[in-house]
Amino acid sequence: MLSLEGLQIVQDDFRLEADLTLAAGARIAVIGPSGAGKSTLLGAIAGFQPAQAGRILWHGDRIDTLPPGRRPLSMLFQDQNLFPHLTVAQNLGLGLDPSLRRVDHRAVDAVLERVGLSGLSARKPAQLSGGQQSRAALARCLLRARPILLLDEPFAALGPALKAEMLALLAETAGPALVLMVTHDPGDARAFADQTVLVAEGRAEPARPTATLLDHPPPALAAYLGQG
Ligand SMILES: Nc1ncnc2c1ncn2[C@@H]1O[C@H](COP(=O)(O)OP(=O)(O)OP(=O)(O)O)[C@@H](O)[C@H]1O
Repeated sequence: MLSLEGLQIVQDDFRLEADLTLAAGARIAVIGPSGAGKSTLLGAIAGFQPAQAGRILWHGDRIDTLPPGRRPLSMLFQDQNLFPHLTVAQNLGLGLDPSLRRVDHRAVDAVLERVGLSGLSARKPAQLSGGQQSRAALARCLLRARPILLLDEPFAALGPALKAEMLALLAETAGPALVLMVTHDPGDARAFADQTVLVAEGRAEPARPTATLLDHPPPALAAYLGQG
């Protein structure tokens, strides 16, 4: 269980509070107006964004005191963060061992097979299509097998068909991980997440059933969805 207890993040005149609990293995969408703090929330959980107050716990143990690399999570951004000068296999290996000395190549091949990239391990990212790059970036997260997966608009640059394919692949391959996915598309939230965290008006709200939230949006969400 991931618990955010009295979390407060302040950047200049921006302020975000979060008090919520998310179950291990849950699929959670994070939705809300532009600039509301969705990326900030993920950044705080990942440890890239300092919090001014509160605690973050995973199964009761504090993780907000750990550096980002020691937290039990992987994070995937929209720009995929693949290194252009490294092969697909090396990019994946970096997720396991930054020195690339102790990489289990069988595990790399197995995860590439799971995401449909068998045989492409020697290519550089530029030799992959956009969809294949997304698969490689997802594979790197899956290979790390951390229990929390944070995704910040991971597939926003893909067309609708590829995006649907990636969401399905994510749902299929994330296994027991708790997945938090920032999205601007309510359709993504409905398709992927049975629960949604609304970030609006300075607060990350406790997760609510996605269908209920989107069918009966509070004013801040209704305005953002164009239903205000
Ligand atoms: N380095 C920074 N210093 C000061 N304020 C910042 C900094 N980075 C972001 N902010 C502010 O923090 C607020 C939250 O930004 P954040 O990127 O988390 O929003 P978001 O909900 O993810 O937005 P979007 O949907 O547009 O990506 C915004 O008002 C933004 O201007």
